[in-house]
Amino acid sequence: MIVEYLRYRVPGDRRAEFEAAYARAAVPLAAAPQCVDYELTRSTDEPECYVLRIRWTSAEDHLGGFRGGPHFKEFFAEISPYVQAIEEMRHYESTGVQGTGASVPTLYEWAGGAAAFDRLTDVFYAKVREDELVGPLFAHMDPGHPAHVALWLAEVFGGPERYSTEHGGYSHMVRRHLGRSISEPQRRRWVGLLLDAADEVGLPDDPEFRAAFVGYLEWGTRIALANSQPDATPPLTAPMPHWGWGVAPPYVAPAEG
Ligand code: HEM
Repeated sequence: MIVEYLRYRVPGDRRAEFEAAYARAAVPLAAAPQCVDYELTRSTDEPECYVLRIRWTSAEDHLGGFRGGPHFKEFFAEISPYVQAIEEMRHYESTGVQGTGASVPTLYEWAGGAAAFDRLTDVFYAKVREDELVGPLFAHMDPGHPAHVALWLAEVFGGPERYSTEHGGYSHMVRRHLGRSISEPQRRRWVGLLLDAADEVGLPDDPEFRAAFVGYLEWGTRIALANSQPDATPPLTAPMPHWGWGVAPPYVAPAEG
């Protein structure tokens, strides 16, 4: 992935026409498979100044695939009258210094932090132990297991990195599933019991939180099932997954008035 920045300086009498041209150019741009996303912004301090940010799958895809492809002609026809107004046009790569701010709470915070995940896994594994379908898989479970899985879930949902630093991280978790031959009915029951436990301990039940929570459980349990099959040879090291809100962050009603 590469980011292209184009800086324009467009005189006041051409601004409306410039923005309209870009709105039209955005149609072929959005249709190009090399384009990840784009945004045209206008300076609030100097409204003549615009920055267009386009993320491309790669610089080669931009310069070769897009410029040589079927969408470029239509795109360029719209914006070519403004080529003289370009002050900068460069590709940039990430330095790795990046992140998100705290404007949206993490799923971990929204759920209620470490205590909420501890309550969840305590209740969950009490159910698991009693369950005729999944119980036998956990017959020799370490007494610390519920607390460990609470730390895992907390970390995945944006909490402290304690499973990674104190309990062996991703590779330990993967190894614990190897050879367990988890069946699809057992996977489903595991998810069902965890959702029952979530209700019982009062995890937030707003649609956005539950959609994200279930999304992770579906993803994670399907991987656990695949990794547990007798012939599975999953990678034993991989980055810790981090789960966010996806397309539906918590809804905040606009202030009245
Ligand atoms: C999102 C899905 C899942 C997550 C996040 C998860 C997480 C974990 C973690 C972190 C461990 C290691 C705990 C430790 O460090 O002590 C573990 C072990 C284990 N998991 Fe999972 N797991 C998932 C799905 C499943 C499913 C679907 C099953 C079976 C139905 C399962 C069965 C087991 C078993 C049997 C162990 C070993 C228990 C023991 O210590 O004897 N897991 N899991």
